[in-house]
Amino acid sequence: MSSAHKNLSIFKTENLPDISDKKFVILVAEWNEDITEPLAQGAIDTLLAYGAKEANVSKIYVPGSYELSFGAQIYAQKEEVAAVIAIGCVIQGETKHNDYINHAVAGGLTDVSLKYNKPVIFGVLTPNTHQQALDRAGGIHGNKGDEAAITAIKMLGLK
Ligand SMILES: Nc1c(NC[C@H](O)[C@H](O)[C@H](O)CO)[nH]c(=O)[nH]c1=O
Ligand SMILES: CC(=O)[C@@H](O)COP(=O)(O)O
Repeated sequence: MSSAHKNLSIFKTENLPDISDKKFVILVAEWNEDITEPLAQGAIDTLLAYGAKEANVSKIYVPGSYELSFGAQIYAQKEEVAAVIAIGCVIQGETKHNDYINHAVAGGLTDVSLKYNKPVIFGVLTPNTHQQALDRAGGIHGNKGDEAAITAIKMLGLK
């Protein structure tokens, strides 16, 4: 099912865990900041809406989405961090550069999550166009940041 048929900001919220004492790190790629900022804000707003304390939600910038994996490793290894949410937007250009970034980040974030046994959420948009990104950063298809945050909460409940 593509995002075109699923609003990223509509999800089931039954049986969510108490996250009032959980610390979250939101890693935000600076590239395409007109997209990543609303994604990050959506993630923060969702965490707060479901019980996280503002003082327990940290927003950390990295240069680009490729750096999200190393940024995740830095923070995921901290015992006090419950989950890391990686926010980015990699827009297809004229070359295959976006493919290399996307595959590297998806694999890198997964590796970090498994290595440190905690949720590291892939909140990275990989659109073909800027409009597709806008549509998924608070537009007609909702906000991928909302989805990433609720995913982090649900995965903490799984643990
Ligand atoms: N083109 C995009 C990039 N490119 C930069 C890379 O992420 C990385 O910072 C660089 O290759 C140096 O390691 N990053 C994005 O997040 N989005 C893009 O569209
Ligand atoms: C994903 C990117 O790095 C991209 O913006 C670069 O564009 P191009 O493939 O045209 O060099």
